[in-house]
Amino acid sequence: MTESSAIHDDDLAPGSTPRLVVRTTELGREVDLLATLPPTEATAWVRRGEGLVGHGEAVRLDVAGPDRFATAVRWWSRLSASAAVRDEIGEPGTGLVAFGSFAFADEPGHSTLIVPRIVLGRRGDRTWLTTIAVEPALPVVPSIASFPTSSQVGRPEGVVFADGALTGAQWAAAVADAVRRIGAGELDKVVLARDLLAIAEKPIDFRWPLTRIAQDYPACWTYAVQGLIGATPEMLVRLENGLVTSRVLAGTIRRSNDDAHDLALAASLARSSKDLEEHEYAVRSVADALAPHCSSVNVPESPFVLHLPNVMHLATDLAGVLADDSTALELAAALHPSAAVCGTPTPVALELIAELEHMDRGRYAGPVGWVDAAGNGEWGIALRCAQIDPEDSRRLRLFAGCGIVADSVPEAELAEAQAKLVPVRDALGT
Ligand SMILES: C=C(O[C@@H]1C=C(C(=O)O)C=C[C@H]1O)C(=O)O
Repeated sequence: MTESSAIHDDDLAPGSTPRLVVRTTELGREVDLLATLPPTEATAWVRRGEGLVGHGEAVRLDVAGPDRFATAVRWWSRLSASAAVRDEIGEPGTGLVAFGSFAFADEPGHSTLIVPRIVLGRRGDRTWLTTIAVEPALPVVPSIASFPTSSQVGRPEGVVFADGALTGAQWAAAVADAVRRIGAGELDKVVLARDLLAIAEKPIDFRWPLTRIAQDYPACWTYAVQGLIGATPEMLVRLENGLVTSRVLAGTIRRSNDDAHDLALAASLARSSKDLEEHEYAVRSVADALAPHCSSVNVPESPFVLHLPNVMHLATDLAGVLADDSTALELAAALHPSAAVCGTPTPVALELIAELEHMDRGRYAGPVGWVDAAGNGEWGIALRCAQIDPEDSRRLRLFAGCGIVADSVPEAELAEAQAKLVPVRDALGT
């Protein structure tokens, strides 16, 4: 039942596309999506109880390298064209869908698109169940009563943390180096990230931190794809029936424990020229990448302040009308890497990241989300996340990064990175 056929780049000859038989039916009852997740082969994209979760794998594409997006786009278009779909709802996210998660960098990189065997979805007050079978197998008819509930999920035990590639002091020195290089005119902005290791006494059931992070960060999109779990506040791109939207974040301040003080901090963030500069680069990069695909892109004149429990961000919501036949996946490919997670100019920032971070970002800071056969979809930037070690589920890697511009202060950036690690640290129960 859970067998999946992993497909590699060289299996993409037209005749090799499997034919999928897909059926979506209305559930007509409420469903707590995350509570249905199985312990393995689970995928999720959920915000405030709405979204999609996937069980098992019908087919999967594994891909790496600079052509990862192009290969995935081709694969998805063939799979969608050949599928036999019966969909009694016909909304974004019903019918055939794939979840995906892409590597930040071209190398070494590992990216994936997964078509689950079963998808449960909720949009507004409509809920549905989609089954996906690979022909000639018969469609699976699951019983929703047999799905597990999160009460069976055990809490992580004895989690300890250790530095990843760099200690805090080494990372602050890398930030200082970046500030010097920006001062010397090599580039305008670079986003530097660091990793932290979390080691538990026993294998971690990803459903514990996932459920906790979804509860604690309701404004974020909670995701799980192949052991990468988190809750991102940043929507790289959403495409729904021709409407394109994006939420760009850049410019951050840590929250205090005092609401009145937080309001003053929010006001100072909205006036901070350093943060406004950092934000402007990120908004520009998204607006420029969307422009060729949209008839118009609406860019608000000034950002608003997004309040999260741990930090506040400068945020801009962009909107446009799709002018070509791009899918959400193609738009995500066009937008990656935005200056919110890479820098300006992009190629110089990419090189500096590779030189100064001393680590592989993996799928952190890459697009994560879903696409359907009509091209609708949502792709966030994989932030505030942890990657569970596929060989040893007691071990996780957490990531956090900060935009560095000419006025950045290394110690302040280190504190900001620590604050961005809080959601996952708390979700691990420490
Ligand atoms: C890179 C991260 O966050 C990004 C960087 C931000 C900043 O530098 O102010 C803010 C939000 C994100 O676009 C992260 O969370 O790891």
